Amino acid sequence: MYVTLLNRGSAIAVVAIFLLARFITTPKNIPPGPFAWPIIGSLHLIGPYPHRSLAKLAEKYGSLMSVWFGQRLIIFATSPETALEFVKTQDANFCSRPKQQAPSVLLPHDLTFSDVTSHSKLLRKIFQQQFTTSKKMEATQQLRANEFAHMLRTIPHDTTVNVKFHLEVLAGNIFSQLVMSRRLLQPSSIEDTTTDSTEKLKDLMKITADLDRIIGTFNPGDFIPAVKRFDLAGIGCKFKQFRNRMDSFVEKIIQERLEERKSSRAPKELREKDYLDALLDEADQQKEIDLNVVKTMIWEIFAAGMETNIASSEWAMAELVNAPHTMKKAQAELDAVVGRDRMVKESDLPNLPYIKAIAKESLRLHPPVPFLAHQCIKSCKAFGYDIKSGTSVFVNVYGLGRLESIYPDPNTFNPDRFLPGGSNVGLDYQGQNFELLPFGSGRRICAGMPVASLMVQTAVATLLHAFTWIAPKDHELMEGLGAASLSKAVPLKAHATPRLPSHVYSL
Ligand code: HEM
Repeated sequence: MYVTLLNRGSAIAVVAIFLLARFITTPKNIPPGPFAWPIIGSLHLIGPYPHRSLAKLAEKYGSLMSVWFGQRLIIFATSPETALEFVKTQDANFCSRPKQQAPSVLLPHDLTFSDVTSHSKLLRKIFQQQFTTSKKMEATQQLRANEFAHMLRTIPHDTTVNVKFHLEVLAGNIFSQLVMSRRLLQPSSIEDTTTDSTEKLKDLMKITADLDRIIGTFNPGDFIPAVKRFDLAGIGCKFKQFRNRMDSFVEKIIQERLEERKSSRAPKELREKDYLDALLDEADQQKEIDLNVVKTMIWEIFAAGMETNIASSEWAMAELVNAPHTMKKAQAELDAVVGRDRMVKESDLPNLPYIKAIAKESLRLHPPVPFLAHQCIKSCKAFGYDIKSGTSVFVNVYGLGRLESIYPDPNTFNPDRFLPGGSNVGLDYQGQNFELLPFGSGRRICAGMPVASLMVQTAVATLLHAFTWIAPKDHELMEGLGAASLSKAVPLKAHATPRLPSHVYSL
């Protein structure tokens, strides 16, 4: 009994010391937030869906809230005003990224997780020149059109279709061509799982999905320094093994390209200059980029671009199969603008406001990146509070999209809210309206937004124009757990009934 009492006494003393130490070291003038326990902080309040738990906590503590994740203080912004402060007004001081173990091992010196430096500015410049300038978007338009046509050719008719699979093939083939001029899946090999290209696509998809999962998995070492120091779960080692797997996939491709570049045939004569060429040109010229950076940057495109893109189109389709009336409205618009004798083209998009409204509404309800993760560079004041350098500031994009004060009936899928006569007419997702930030805003705005926006709208328009989709009875809209991108827990499967003449499907 004495021993038990002694143990209890020691435990109380330890907690008291921790609380005292926390009281002394905690910055005083910070936004309100839940009580923080020693070591774990308020982690026990964060459920399996952190974006939801934190949106709920913000209802109690306010749109500027301090939450201790273990020993790391994170300030959450969950209103247009607070978001604006960090990603526009004080953007220059909050454009750094919180440090995390997984990306620092898996994607070292990349664009997404690095601070803004001359290195990251150079990477962003190369990225934009290869992906998003209007010249490049025009030059790659046919490539994307071919892949949309391929998607239509390969979706089976009058049967239940795994919609996510077709969106994956679409994104995989488009990005693999933009990055390395390789189409990883040949049209004939769609059902043939033995061909080399199919295996490669599967590998690429698997590594990309695993990368998204690893980066999105809660890692205690990111929040409790002692756990990281001792690496008890061997996480650091697992990350290194995974990086080796990523390396061996791209090294062969880079090697072949280096040999091609050494040979007498100039790449230009063989094909358009792609992202890999652009990175290697840069690596040839100066020391800032070496082959390790080239490898990282290739994976970064897949990590940042694939899952987000696939998830966005899949969520839109998943909401639409639950809303047949909305699907019919979209199809009526498509019939009026495109007709029924050809497939949708990217150039139709400016004339398809209802499709754009569907994309906005889907990204409002299901932002694939639910938080904008930023970090303070220099101690400053915001809304009268003291924010120390190194403090993480997260904008809860998911929470913003569900604010009843901005979006009446916020949990209902209603694209009409963005159209004339609707409650949110005029709001767009390009970083100027702080009510709707699926791509972020300011210096760290999604570098791929123009291509992503175009691809999501064209994918949804193409699928709706070509088929009427009916959901199975057990269809639900649950979010998956433990991944960086917010995807559906169960891939969308729906019955596809063709609605166009047969020749359109064989173009
Ligand atoms: C619908 C699809 C997509 C969504 C919703 C999305 C969303 C985002 C968001 C929210 C950020 C962080 C912004 C911030 O911190 O303020 C981001 C960053 C980024 N995205 Fe996207 N993204 C999408 C597709 C893509 C695609 C297709 C690519 C590449 C081809 C891409 C490349 C990047 C890069 C490189 C960054 C890092 C930019 C930086 O930190 O400076 N994204 N994206």
